[in-house]
Amino acid sequence: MTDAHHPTPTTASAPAPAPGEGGFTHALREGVRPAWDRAVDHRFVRELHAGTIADDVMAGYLIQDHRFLDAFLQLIGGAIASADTPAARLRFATFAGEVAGDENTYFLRAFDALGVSESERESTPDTPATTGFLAIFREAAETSDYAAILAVLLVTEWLYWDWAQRAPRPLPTSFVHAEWIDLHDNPDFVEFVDFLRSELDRVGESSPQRARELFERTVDLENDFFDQSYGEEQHRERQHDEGQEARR
Ligand SMILES: Cc1ncc(CN)c(N)n1
Repeated sequence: MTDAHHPTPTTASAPAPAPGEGGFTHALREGVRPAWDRAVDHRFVRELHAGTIADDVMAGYLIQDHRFLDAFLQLIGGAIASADTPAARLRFATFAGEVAGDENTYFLRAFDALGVSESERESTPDTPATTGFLAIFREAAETSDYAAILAVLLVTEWLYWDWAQRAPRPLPTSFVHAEWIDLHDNPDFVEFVDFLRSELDRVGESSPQRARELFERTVDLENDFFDQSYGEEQHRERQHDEGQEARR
């Protein structure tokens, strides 16, 4: 409601400058440069860009990634609740709709194309990286600290944009590969990453220690997640072989 007693809140101060060198988020990324570079040049990324990634690896990766939805929405919910401006709250609400919409339908179509059944999805255990991500999303959300929540959210989106924007064009022919790249490198997503950076540049100094620590741990989890997608491939192959063995 807006009236004389409840004026529409406005942004705290002058608009934040465009994110760039010298800001809080730039320093955060420079602080984890080796781990960041390892993630954006990971074997998973290179094979995805080339369209050569094994179906088993992609399937295992997507099974794990789809597990994020609930905890990730909690993290975005934390951002909505803790943001200090109505404009930011609105932006996160829009993002929540995108994650629950376009991204979720991509997963279901990809599972169909890769022949991943619902029972396989359900019987596949979480990898340690997935467990770690679910925990850090909830941990950050529970802090109710806008800067801490932004730090985790920024890694998951900025790092993904960074590898996606390196993809050579044209994109791979399989929609499973091309859409996963495009979901993380399109004008709306780029604008969202810029928004996250501007927000954390603006509020990061309020709890720099906690934000930095969460940022670093999330980058490590991104590497673990890619690494363990290849472990998952071995796990699925093992299950497949054991199934065949049992039928003999
Ligand atoms: C592991 C991981 N990190 C980031 C994103 C991009 N939201 C993702 N889908 N999965």
